[in-house]
Amino acid sequence: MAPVLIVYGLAKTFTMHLRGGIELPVIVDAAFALEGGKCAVLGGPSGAGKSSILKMLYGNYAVNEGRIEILHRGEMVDLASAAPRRVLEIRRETIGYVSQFLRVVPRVSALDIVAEPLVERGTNRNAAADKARELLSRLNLPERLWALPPATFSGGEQQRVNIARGFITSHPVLLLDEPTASLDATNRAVVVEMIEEKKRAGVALLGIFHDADVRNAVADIVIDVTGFAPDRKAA
Ligand SMILES: Nc1ncnc2c1ncn2[C@@H]1O[C@H](COP(=O)(O)OP(=O)(O)OP(=O)(O)O)[C@@H](O)[C@H]1O
Repeated sequence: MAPVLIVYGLAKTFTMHLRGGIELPVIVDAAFALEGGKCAVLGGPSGAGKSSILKMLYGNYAVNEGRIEILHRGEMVDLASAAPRRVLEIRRETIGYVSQFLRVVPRVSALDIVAEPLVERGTNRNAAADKARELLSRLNLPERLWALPPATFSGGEQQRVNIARGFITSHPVLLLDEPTASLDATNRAVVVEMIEEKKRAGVALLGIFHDADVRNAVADIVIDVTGFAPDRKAA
């Protein structure tokens, strides 16, 4: 199957402006590809640059060098050099992202937070709410919490709202930043099942999973980020 996302020569250096402009190279010459129906996992120790790669792929971090080619509207588009408006369009239609923490919006209920991405994409409010209820119930979020804003929810409850929101759409590429970090075993198993369903639907997934059981259950390939370390040639 042809890749839906191809990364070439990707590099990231952080410039510490408040520290006299010190440069911190983190990733050099990263290259990998993602295929539909497969889950790739970013591996490597803490600080290796796994989150930085996900953030570059979602357009949250600027890219210093290289290309991120993504299949969007039938053609390969370079996300690394795309204009902000184009990046937003790609996020709306092609690439989804489940961040580690929920961005809590005051006064908006958990149900509406989950349904919102579908409503924004033109699904009618009732159908979107039905799908949101289905996901929240699958993720065992107690029904009494659905009408409440998640600001006061526990870490695991907030993470389940975040997962439901990230999985409700049908983006062909889905990035997952430690989606199971605060979950118990039952809910980790639900997320594994949801990832398997995305694969069966042809979605290309790229994730960071610190939990070895989850990683082993979902990974089709492991991309070892230590291979993209700036000092690897000196080692
Ligand atoms: N916004 C930033 N500004 C400066 N340095 C950063 C920034 N984000 C990440 N870094 C640095 O880049 C390196 C890689 O961080 P990153 O979070 O990508 O690693 P990681 O592999 O995801 O780590 P972990 O497994 O601990 O989450 C670290 O040394 C970190 O300090």
